[in-house]
Amino acid sequence: MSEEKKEVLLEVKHLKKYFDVETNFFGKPTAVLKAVDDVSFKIYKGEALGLVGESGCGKSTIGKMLVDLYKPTAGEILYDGKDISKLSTKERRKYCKDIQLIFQDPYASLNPRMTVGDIIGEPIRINKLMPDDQVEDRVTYLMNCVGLANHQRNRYPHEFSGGQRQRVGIARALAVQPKLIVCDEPVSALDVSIQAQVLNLLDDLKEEFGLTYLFIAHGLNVVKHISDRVGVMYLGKLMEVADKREIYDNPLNPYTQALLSAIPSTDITKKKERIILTGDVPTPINPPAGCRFCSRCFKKTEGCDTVIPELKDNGNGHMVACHLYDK
Ligand SMILES: Nc1ncnc2c1ncn2[C@@H]1O[C@H](COP(=O)(O)OP(=O)(O)OP(=O)(O)O)[C@@H](O)[C@H]1O
Repeated sequence: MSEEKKEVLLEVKHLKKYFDVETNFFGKPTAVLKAVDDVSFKIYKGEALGLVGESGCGKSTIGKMLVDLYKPTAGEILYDGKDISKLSTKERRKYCKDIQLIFQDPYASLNPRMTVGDIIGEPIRINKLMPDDQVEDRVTYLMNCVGLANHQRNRYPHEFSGGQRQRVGIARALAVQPKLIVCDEPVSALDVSIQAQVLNLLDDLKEEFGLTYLFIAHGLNVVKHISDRVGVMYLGKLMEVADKREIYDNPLNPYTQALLSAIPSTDITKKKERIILTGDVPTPINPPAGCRFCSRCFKKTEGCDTVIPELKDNGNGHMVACHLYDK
């Protein structure tokens, strides 16, 4: 599908989230943590956009702004073309129903005093999506969709395994018939063997319910199967966004190249060179000038440590922020 034919569901423009982490006696900020710093991207209807990057680079903060848990410091989030900060109360209610979040820790996100049947049915009742006497049947249907048996509905979250709890969280998100689901590291707390099952389930549900995903993860290996496009973040900034095949076969940004080199290969005939990044990730509190990755970059070029590179289209919608591709 060409870029023009794809329908934009959600667009983020110059999004920023700064936290005042230190204030002086007069309440004036003396240290600002730039968790998300001027990030722009689009999410198209029916796609899964993977968002990856090291811990603390701002992935979850973006997710939280999308589901309205954090107010942006600056920038816009456009849903169906409308700025969400300007929605009426009725429109906001619809937005909050349309955009759901699946959490990293399936245990902490489920009320331990409620049965899973009630946990899944509650958002249907609160949003008055159907008459009360039909809710039980809908819960049965949703439990079935995520691979849980109906007889488990009267059990409590602690009676389930991690993978099953994540299935409950997924059913709860599906209960309100969302359009977009922000999956915030939904498998990182699970055993490797269970991770694949949950990823496959999410993939199947995407097709079945016509869902769109923003899929947040640490590493490129987790999002490889599920994503249509991938965005790579470093220290609050997007470094590269492209179709999955472009990212994995033709990574442009040295940071993406380093992340890819860290994925173990199953092909013993191919010798893979591991790129070891030197130095620590700089602090997002008053971060360094320039491209931010420059202090660790093995292809550092002129202007890297003074000028912030813009995210530019390098052809075919392959966006990259790097001085190596400045034209
Ligand atoms: N409420 C907050 N107050 C102050 N700082 C915050 C707050 N929330 C997040 N941060 C900081 O913002 C930065 C980005 O955090 P965020 O959780 O978005 O990163 P992440 O990429 O999702 O990391 P992880 O993969 O470890 O979850 C971090 O330095 C974090 O400490």
